[in-house]
Amino acid sequence: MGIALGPNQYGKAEVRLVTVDRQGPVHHLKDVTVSTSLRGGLERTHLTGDNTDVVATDTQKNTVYAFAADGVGQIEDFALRLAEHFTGAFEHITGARMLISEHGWNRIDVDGTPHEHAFSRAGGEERTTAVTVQDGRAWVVSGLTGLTVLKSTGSEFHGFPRDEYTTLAETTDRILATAVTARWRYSAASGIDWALSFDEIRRTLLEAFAAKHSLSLQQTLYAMGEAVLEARPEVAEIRLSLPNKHHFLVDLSPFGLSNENEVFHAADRPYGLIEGTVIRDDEPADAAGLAWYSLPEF
Ligand SMILES: O=c1[nH]c(=O)c2[nH]c(=O)[nH]c2[nH]1
Repeated sequence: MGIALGPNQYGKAEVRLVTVDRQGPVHHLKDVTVSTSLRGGLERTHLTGDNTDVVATDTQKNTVYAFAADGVGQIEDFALRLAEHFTGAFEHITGARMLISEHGWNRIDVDGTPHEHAFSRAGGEERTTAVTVQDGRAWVVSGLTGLTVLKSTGSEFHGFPRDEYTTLAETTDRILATAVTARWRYSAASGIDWALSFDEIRRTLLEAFAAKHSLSLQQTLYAMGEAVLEARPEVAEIRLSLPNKHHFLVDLSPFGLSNENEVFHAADRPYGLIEGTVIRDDEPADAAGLAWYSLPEF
């Protein structure tokens, strides 16, 4: 029986990078976390310890910082620059995956005026991208996480099967809340205004969530994905992961009080987790080259 080295990749995970653009009195912050991962002819180091082909992860980290000296710009552009550098500069490196999360910051208002160099972290939300370059092709999968939204009405849930384990009451008026994770695959890796596309997709997701009278979070998920594909031709496919952040009506009757859908217990766990893909029917479910790096399945 033979033993062989299978697929492998390596890189520096979670390089924390902050840049300050201080060209004028108004500073601009960029705060990202970059994970690099390289693939290629790396048999020698695994099998014999010969590191001739190993671009050290320390070098990868340094490259991230060095490239940032020119500005990070859009995270898709930064990731493409890095991925193309690693695959172009080193003969044995044939594939590169760059994962970047961007951490948002808001200017602090002082007496109603945005401060020139003081910021507060935007709550929990991150913009992401995963860029894959392989065999001369590039794929861009961008997204967001932690976009927390809530509807205080306009949500129902009923008609589900009941068995001996079912206790959930049917409802025609409940709170619907979720923290959106979305990943969308672009149909091209160039010629796209990444910032505009992101802003419009985010706005579309929010509007669809708000507008949809929901009979289930699953229905809302589909409506959000459908709205993005209708509005944004550059998006081939979108995957959504929506935790159902349950808000349970508190029984106030022991205290002699009624509760007219006003007082809820916001439970953190367990939570329903609703996940799904919305895709154009003329798109392959997954481009072949993405097999290694494939779109997160949630
Ligand atoms: O929108 C919902 N979808 C479900 O599948 C589900 N299951 C559940 O208990 N509550 C809900 N809500």
